[in-house]
Amino acid sequence: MISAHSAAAVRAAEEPLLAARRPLMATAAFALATRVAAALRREGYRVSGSIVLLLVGGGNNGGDALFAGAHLARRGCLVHAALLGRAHAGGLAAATAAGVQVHDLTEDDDPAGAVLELAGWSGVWVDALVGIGARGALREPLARVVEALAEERAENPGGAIVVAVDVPSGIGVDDGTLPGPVLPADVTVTMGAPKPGLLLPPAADLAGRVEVADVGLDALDDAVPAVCRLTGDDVTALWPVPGPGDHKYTRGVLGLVAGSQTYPGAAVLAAAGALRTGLGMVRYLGPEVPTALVHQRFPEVVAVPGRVQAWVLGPGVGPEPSVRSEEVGEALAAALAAHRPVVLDAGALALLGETFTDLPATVVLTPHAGELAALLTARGEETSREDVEDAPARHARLAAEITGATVLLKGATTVVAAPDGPLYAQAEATGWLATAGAGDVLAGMVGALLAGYGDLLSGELHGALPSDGAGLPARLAAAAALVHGRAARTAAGLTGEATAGGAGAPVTAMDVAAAVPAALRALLG
Ligand SMILES: NC(=O)C1=CN([C@@H]2O[C@H](COP(=O)(O)OP(=O)(O)OC[C@H]3O[C@@H](n4cnc5c(N)ncnc54)[C@H](OP(=O)(O)O)[C@@H]3O)[C@@H](O)[C@H]2O)[C@@H](O)CC1
Ligand SMILES: Nc1ncnc2c1ncn2[C@@H]1O[C@H](COP(=O)(O)OP(=O)(O)O)[C@@H](O)[C@H]1O
Ligand SMILES: [K+]
Repeated sequence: MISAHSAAAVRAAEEPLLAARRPLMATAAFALATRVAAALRREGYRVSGSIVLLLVGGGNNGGDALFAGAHLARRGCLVHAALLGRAHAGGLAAATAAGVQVHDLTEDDDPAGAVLELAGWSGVWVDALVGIGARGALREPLARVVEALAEERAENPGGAIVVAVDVPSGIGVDDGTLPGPVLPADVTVTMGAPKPGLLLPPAADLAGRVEVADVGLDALDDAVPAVCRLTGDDVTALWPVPGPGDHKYTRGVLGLVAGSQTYPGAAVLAAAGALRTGLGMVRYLGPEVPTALVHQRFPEVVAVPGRVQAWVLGPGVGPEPSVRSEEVGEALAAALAAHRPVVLDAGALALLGETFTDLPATVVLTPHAGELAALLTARGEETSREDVEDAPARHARLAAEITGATVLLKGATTVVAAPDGPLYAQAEATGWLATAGAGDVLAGMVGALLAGYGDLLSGELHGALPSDGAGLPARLAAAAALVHGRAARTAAGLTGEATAGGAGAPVTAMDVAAAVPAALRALLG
């Protein structure tokens, strides 16, 4: 698991080490210099003779860069430091002594022009304007400097390598927002532990490759992270694999209320997602047309009511009031009364406006940005789709706090929030996944996982969940998002890893469901 810690948690972890006079900045700077050199070599350049531009702000973030610049100068780089704030005194002395050429632009009439000129002949730009000490959008003149460099980079994408120190300067370190201009990085060398904004959209998209420099912040090992990203190993450990003692009822039965005369296909897609994820049985409850369609594709689906361990309610059920949405409401009331975990998707989310106001965390909502905006607005928090897209983590958490439920907010990076505990941010998908019906498949997948853990999760409602089970619904939802994204990549002809290159090819929602077993085989062995 990749764990990100807030700026405050990192500072708290640093405090005792600084008090004990541990040379944190020296360690951070040495790691930074090493990573800059590695980035140069990866691009086929020699370290010695390369021209490096340090963009130095007035805090310790700039200090890191100045000390790193001294190391690089000693390794034969030609290092320029553009000072845009009152530079770290020790760093400046070390840099000057090592032969770094210092350009004090703090009183310059046109610092953006001066920086652009230096940038023009540099192979690496080290962005050390602000780190975890950033407050809000970059102020002038830093904002103008960053805008000019970002423009230059966009026009000349094969140009300089951009290495951000700790975080790309000016991102919302703790919430992943972009309050103002930010220079996109190729590599972010982050000190001690990743920061939330390096995992959360939209800021995470500007961080490039994130490399963690170990500065010995051991206290973070025991701290609850602010944001987690599950890796394949976490999913392997979580995924229910049947043993010899299992039968279909112990593996989990999922009740599915999905599809309508208008949107019958959603029932098939949600059933496909659930069945491919692996569970004992799907019970489908719906009208004639979707039932016939489901049976045509999946004869194993049982279309009579009976015992279930979890529910998926809402895919393909119109948001407008209808007979079908009444049925969804009744199913939800029954599921809650029986303490069963539930996924509420698409049309079922409209039920949460005035009724069902206080849900348990074993209810997982699966909105996209537009649906989340509508849900929050219905609950008196006037919100637009753009608001959600600008701050997905904040809005997912708000919805979880207001409803009590776990919220899985779909997008290129899928964010999962429970009312408390860490957020999850999964980014394994491909743009090909943005296709109609992919969300129905995901709802079925989340439901199947909840069904697999159904009896344990039902216990949570009675306060009987073992201590390691806290936050389990959020973790399971994140695991489903990871496998959904990897299945999309597999279906698109891309390899399992999100960092792999290649464009791949279009996929349909059914292709994604069909690729889930292959994605799981790669994880479960
Ligand atoms: N502690 C340590 O030993 C270690 C620290 N480490 C490193 O230190 C970094 C944290 O350093 P930090 O606390 O000095 O804050 P930092 O990120 O440099 O920002 C403060 C400066 O930015 C300015 N500024 C703020 N907001 C602004 C805005 N919107 N627009 C414009 N300017 C703005 C602010 O100016 P002010 O607002 O005070 O006028 C001040 O000058 C951390 O990210 C890591 O890289 C590592 O080396 C490990 C050891
Ligand atoms: N740009 C993107 N890159 C990768 N995945 C995306 C992107 N946009 C959306 N997705 C994913 O595609 C799926 C679309 O779901 P959704 O919008 O609910 O579709 P539908 O309602 O038609 O089923 C979600 O899992 C979402 O996370
Ligand atoms: K920075």
